Amino acid sequence: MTVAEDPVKLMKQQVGKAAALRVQSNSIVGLGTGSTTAYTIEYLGDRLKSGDLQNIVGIPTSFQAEVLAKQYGIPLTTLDAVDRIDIAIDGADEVDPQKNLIKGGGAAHTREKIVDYLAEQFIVVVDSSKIVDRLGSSFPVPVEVIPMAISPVMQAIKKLGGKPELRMGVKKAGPVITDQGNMVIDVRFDAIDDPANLEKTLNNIPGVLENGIFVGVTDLVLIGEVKDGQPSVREL
Ligand SMILES: O=C[C@H](O)[C@H](O)[C@H](O)COP(=O)(O)O
Repeated sequence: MTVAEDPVKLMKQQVGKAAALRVQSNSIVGLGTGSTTAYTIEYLGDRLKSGDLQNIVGIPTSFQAEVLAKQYGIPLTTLDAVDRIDIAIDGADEVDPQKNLIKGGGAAHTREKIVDYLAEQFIVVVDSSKIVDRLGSSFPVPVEVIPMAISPVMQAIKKLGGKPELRMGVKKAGPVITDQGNMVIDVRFDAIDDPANLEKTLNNIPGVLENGIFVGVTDLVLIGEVKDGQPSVREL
């Protein structure tokens, strides 16, 4: 594949691979969700197969990550069976200059937040289109909600100045159902001036399980970009 054919796919591949190369043997690895970390999981599998990497065990952040890890031969474990996570690699929908994130474009942010926050090192992999000056500029905040609380949570979010929309399935009639059996409300805000405060405020609404704002947890962002017609990876 060339830059001209599919630049975004190429950026995701490059950055997914760059993150996989940072994983060391004998580590417990949080496996993120989405189209970018899918490449990380694939390359981790390649490294295991070639013998370049040995004795890693993955903790998936979603059913998708679990399926991919099994497909690429990465042994899996659960949080009950480990006392630490050495490194987690995950995607994001937006990244601000302080490395705060909006996640949950794939409705996986609840499990992602649990795994990513536990990791000693948390690396985010994105293509350059995800970099924003202020969170919420292009992507709504995903909020996972227990189904019986959808209406009151929508009302509470409107009172906060947000514009909530129930996320609907694609190639499936009705709302998206998360890996936990809940629903997702995508919320647009005119401006998110204080992401840490908004994260807490949303989570305090009864019926909300978790929202997709991640504050102060990212150690490193790897950004895939195309420079002078060549794919490259930049660090933030
Ligand atoms: O729920 C999904 C996750 O937060 C993803 O990591 C995020 O949506 C980025 O996904 P992608 O790499 O496909 O853009």
